Amino acid sequence: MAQAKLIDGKAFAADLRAKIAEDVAELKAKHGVTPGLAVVLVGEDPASQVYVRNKGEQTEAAGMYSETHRLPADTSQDELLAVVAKLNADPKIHGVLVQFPVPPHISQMDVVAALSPDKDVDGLTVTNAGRLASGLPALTPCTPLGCMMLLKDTLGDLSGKNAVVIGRSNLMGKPMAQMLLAADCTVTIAHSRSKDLPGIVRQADIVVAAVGRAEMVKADWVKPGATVIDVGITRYPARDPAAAAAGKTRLVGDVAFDEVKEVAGAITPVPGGVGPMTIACLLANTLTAAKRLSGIA
Ligand SMILES: Nc1nc2c(c(=O)[nH]1)N[C@@H](CN(C=O)c1ccc(C(=O)N[C@@H](CCC(=O)O)C(=O)O)cc1)CN2
Repeated sequence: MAQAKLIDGKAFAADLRAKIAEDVAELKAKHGVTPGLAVVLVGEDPASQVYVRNKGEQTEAAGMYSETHRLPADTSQDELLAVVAKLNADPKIHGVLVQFPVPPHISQMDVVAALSPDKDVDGLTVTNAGRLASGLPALTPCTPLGCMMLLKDTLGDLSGKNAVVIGRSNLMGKPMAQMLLAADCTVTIAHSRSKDLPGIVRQADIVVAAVGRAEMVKADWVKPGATVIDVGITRYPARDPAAAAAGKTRLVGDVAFDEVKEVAGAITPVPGGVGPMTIACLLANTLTAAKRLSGIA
């Protein structure tokens, strides 16, 4: 069998950001509205620092207004919630995002509950999760939104496909399953406690791996020709000892890419697959929130 088609999330995300920038320019010119995104980072997690910096840079590159609030790791939950409350009330800001993970003394659930659903560009509030589950217009989590765009671009109509989502987080697995269901897939949510995970995954026309275990999905788990979307990102020291000593890392997904690409019909790489779609979809959500808050669309 031929090798899988490589799904180029990096290129897709670049096209999406360019389209968003055009829409932002039009929104400014026609309505005088500049979408504004505020990102809040608590602590110094190295990966989060990179993601937050990239969010700020890509927000500005799209012509939007960007604010980044970097708070020390010992910020109390009340102090963080006060920052969120201020951003909820700020008319320049249409999207508010608190970068995860937050330090262990802060409850992620309480942070999400403090977000205004209208500015919840992560799509995590119960209002937006409930709207998604009910088939109503919602702000939806960025990574599954990006996965859906890649799937529709690769496969076209998803109706009737068997989709297996591995992972059940609020940020990824659950909304992914809802989006696939809304696209008329037959959806199974599997997780680390599922019995016969390989057998479940082998039924799938679409596999979305978001379980956070490096290279867990093997070639003999995958039906020949299936489309495989890899959401996992595990960071290991670089293979080259000198590079590793200099702190360089390599990224590995939840799918054993080298073997699965021999079986799958299409597959996302890590890096360069789903990851870049996350920030592009954050910009898309910020634009949507700005339009809705301004009464346009
Ligand atoms: N509040 C949120 N926190 C987190 C989210 C989120 O959606 N909302 N998702 C992840 C991290 N994340 C965005 O925040 C993110 C992850 C990965 C990428 C990305 O571009 N990955 C690249 C590799 C980049 C690298 O070298 O590290 C790729 O896969 O090609 C962007 C954003 C957790 N927290």
